[in-house]
Amino acid sequence: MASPNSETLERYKNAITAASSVVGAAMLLRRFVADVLPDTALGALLLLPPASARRHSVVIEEFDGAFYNRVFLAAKAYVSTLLAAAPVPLMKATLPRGAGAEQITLAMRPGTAVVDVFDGAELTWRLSSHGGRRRGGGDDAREVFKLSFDGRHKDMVLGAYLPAGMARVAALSQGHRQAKLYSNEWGKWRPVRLRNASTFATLAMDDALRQAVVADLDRFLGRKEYYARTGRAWKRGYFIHGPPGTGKSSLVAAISNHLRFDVYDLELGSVRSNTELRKLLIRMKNRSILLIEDVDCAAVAAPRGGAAGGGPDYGSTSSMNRKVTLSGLLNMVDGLWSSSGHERILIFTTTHVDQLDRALLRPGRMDMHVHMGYLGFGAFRELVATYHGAADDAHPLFPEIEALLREVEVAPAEVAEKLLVTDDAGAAIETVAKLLRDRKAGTEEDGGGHHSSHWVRITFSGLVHYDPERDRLGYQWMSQLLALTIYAILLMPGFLQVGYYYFFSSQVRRSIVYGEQPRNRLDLYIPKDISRPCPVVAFVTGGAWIIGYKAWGALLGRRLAERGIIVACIDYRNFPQGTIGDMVSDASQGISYVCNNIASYGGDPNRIYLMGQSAGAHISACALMDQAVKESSGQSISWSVTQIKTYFGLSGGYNIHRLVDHFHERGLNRSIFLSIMEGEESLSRYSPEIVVKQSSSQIIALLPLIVLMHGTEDYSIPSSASQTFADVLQQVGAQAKLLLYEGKTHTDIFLQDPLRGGRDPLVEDVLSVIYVDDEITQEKISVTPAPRRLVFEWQLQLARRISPF
Ligand SMILES: Nc1ncnc2c1ncn2[C@@H]1O[C@H](COP(=O)(O)OP(=O)(O)OP(=O)(O)O)[C@@H](O)[C@H]1O
Repeated sequence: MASPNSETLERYKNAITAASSVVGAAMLLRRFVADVLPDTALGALLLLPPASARRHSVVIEEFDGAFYNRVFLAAKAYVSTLLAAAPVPLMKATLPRGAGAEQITLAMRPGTAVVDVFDGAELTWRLSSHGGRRRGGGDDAREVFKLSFDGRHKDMVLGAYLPAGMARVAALSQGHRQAKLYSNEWGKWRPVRLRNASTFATLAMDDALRQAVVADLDRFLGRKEYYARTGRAWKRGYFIHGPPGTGKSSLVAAISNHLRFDVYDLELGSVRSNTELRKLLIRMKNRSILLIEDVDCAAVAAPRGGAAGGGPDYGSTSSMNRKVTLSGLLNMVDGLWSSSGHERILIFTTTHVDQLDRALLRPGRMDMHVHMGYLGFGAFRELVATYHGAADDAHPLFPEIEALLREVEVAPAEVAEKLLVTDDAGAAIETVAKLLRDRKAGTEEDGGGHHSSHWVRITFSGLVHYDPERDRLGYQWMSQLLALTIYAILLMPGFLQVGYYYFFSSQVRRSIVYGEQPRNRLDLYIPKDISRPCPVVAFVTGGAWIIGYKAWGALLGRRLAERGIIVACIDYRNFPQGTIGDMVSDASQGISYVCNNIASYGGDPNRIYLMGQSAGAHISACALMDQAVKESSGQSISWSVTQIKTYFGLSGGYNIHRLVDHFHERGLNRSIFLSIMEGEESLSRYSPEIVVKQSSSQIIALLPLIVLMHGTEDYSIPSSASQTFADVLQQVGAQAKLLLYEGKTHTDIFLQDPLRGGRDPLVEDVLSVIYVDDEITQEKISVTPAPRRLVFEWQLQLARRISPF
């Protein structure tokens, strides 16, 4: 007999078996129905509404695992665009951090819904919230969007509605986003307010070139897969070159505005070390542009043993002898960007392709080279259209302008300036035609003074322009002015004695007129004994091209006159009265006066030496090279380079390209310095080092012995400037000698040493050159009592420390 327990078990088994049979049968039936009967027939059989007519939903959760669900974010952004016009009773308003009030966005509250209509279909977005505040603090609330719609529209929703919504959100976010401009300051990226609104539509350039650049940019953006597959850094390099004012910076802005990429404008001169550079590069966001303008002038300090090569480093003292080339920078960029970051663009711009490290121009280094040239007629028409609306094809001046543009070189910036002058298109076009005619005839409004006034204008407009460094430079100027005042007070006893000599000594002949310009004057320091014709030094004083004055040569004039040498201190126009061209022309005229008239003052016209200090060394070297070029080409000249026995350059700079950043760092604003030098395009012309490199052997053969003298602790113009110039001179076969004064600063060799009295190394070296063949005079000088001290040692020491030079 079965026990009650076994009965129960039996009943349980039977139930399970029956249930399994029912389930199995149901499954079989389902399978059969599904296989044999179509969906609609089944629905009809069961009296259900057709599947397509039922409500379907897509659930979009806020998080996908630990990460934000990008579809949710897009949905949220999309829904917010529906809210303003929707009858939703409760909404919340949000403002993205740092955005302006115009960017207030509306958002749904959980538990509310909004209806959208697309292609005649109604779609409901409902927001709900799950989870909430956790006990131990924190919040795990998660929001969910449910998009529901009639099942008949399923294909349309998935195939058209959702993609269109996503695209709209992407377009909106791009549209809202203002590309930012950053510049580096003290090792950090700082946003800059100044923005260039240029776009490819407003940029006048060759149409084929414009299309090529845009296509290249778009291809770059769409090649994520390609870069990932090939393992290359997702970056692209553009090298933009062309004369000033042709739109290089505007092209960068157009690229940035096209891609909506931020621009990081890297000022290499302000980068203090390789580590700082690396940090700056790492801190750039994705989808951004690294811009290095004027790469021909760029130099940056790097740690000892860092990337090698490159031009001399004119950075701070602590960075002496530390260099990184642009190729080094490129290597760093390659290394960092291939391991982190993507969608990065690197842009170099320059006006001087010839000044560049060849390695940079090697194919493959920069992906695309873009030349921005002078204005052509097509681009001119575009400019007219930009500034005055669609251009009238039949404007009567167009044929003439088209012909003129084929003959004269004019930068788009110049024409843009003219077009802006008036709202009257006809009058503006007439102004442009006049500019072109004048240029062709060589009779532009400001004639010879064109450069000066043009650059002065730019300088003053540059001064009122927003400049993120202005505060720092302003502070630097103030502190340097204070230092200069204290420096002058400390050395005042010496200056007063020299001043007394200058004004009251019968050995000084002041302000002899040598030309027609206002500052065409020179002072003569004449030795007591002129019974025999004396050697002559034509001296051009320093003063940063701004504060040069002939009297600054009084101490040197006195010292040399005491040793039998006539010194002629040549004054010249300073900035802004004149620019470098005027200064060089004045100096040359002064030298000419000396060469042609010095015999009447007791000088020996066969023993003329040229000397310049600091800016004066630069100006006189330019005058010398200019004259040599003229002389070798057979032009008529008023003095001959061969009349100069030796050129002495004291603490000078001879490659201006390398000094722009250095001076800017030391407080001589770049725009002012460029104005003094008549703009970037003139830097090579006024860099004797470059002129020498480009000179023929006939020109070099004309040059006298060149003696370059420099203190090794000169921070105003580092001694490497003389060193490099000496090297270049020697390489081209000129006679050059470099004399370095260990531990001496910019003013030590010229001011403090002579004020100290006793032996003066610089004067001794000059004398040894001038009297090299004159043993009797050398003998005489050796027994002449050394000059007496003019200032106490403590004052000199203190002045040296405080010196702003
Ligand atoms: N190709 C151009 N199309 C339209 N405007 C231009 C063009 N080139 C210059 N401009 C106008 O001239 C101004 C100065 O041009 P931009 O600074 O871009 O020239 P640049 O070549 O970078 O000059 P620089 O070498 O002196 O820095 C621009 O703000 C713009 O108004």
